Amino acid sequence: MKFDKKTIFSDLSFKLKQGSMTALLGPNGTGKTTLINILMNMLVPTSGSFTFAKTVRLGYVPQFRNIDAEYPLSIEAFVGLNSAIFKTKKTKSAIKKQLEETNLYKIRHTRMGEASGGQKQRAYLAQALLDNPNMIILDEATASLDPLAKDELMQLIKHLNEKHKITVLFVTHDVPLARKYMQNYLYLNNRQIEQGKMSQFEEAYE
Ligand SMILES: Nc1ncnc2c1ncn2[C@@H]1O[C@H](COP(=O)(O)OP(=O)(O)OP(=O)(O)O)[C@@H](O)[C@H]1O
Repeated sequence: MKFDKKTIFSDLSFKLKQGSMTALLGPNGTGKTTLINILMNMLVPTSGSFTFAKTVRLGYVPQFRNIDAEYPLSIEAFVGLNSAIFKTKKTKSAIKKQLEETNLYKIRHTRMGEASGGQKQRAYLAQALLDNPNMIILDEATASLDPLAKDELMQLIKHLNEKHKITVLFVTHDVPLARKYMQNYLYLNNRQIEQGKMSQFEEAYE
């Protein structure tokens, strides 16, 4: 990938297995978000290509921080934001299921602006899950959370992987957290990518 004449990365080659949990690690500015944007078809790479198996249904979970205190929608309305305005019974029950799954059902009427960071982040996750993905990409989803909220989110992601076989690609700077919850890593540095088992990840940038 190049921006003007600046090469962000080149000759990247990797495979993600169905049902795997992978941390995408790397120092600031090495192109993690750029790579995710390419995978999400939001950016066209300068050269090269990639494919997802035909069965892959991709979901994306952004960071919660762009929700400010004035944000008017309830958690429930936010989760259903991408579905039709007049909700069918089926959609309503799917929203309820995801609110329960993400431990938000009891506080579904809380305004998003008033929700905690962890709750907002889980609402983003519930919103992505509503489309029934079998792979999710999370972009620094734990970055602004306190340790408890981080663990709660990670437990949930682990559960989604174990129970629903959802493939996970998790962008993070938090190596200890990745060690605790992810099986594999992709490490983007010096324009190259390295892939391996999380338990064997050793890098100076920690
Ligand atoms: N649209 C763009 N035009 C020009 N340069 C860009 C564009 N998008 C990103 N870049 C540059 O590409 C490089 C990689 O940025 P990117 O945001 O992908 O890194 P990152 O690894 O996600 O960083 P961080 O960990 O800080 O989030 C940076 O030098 C950035 O300035």
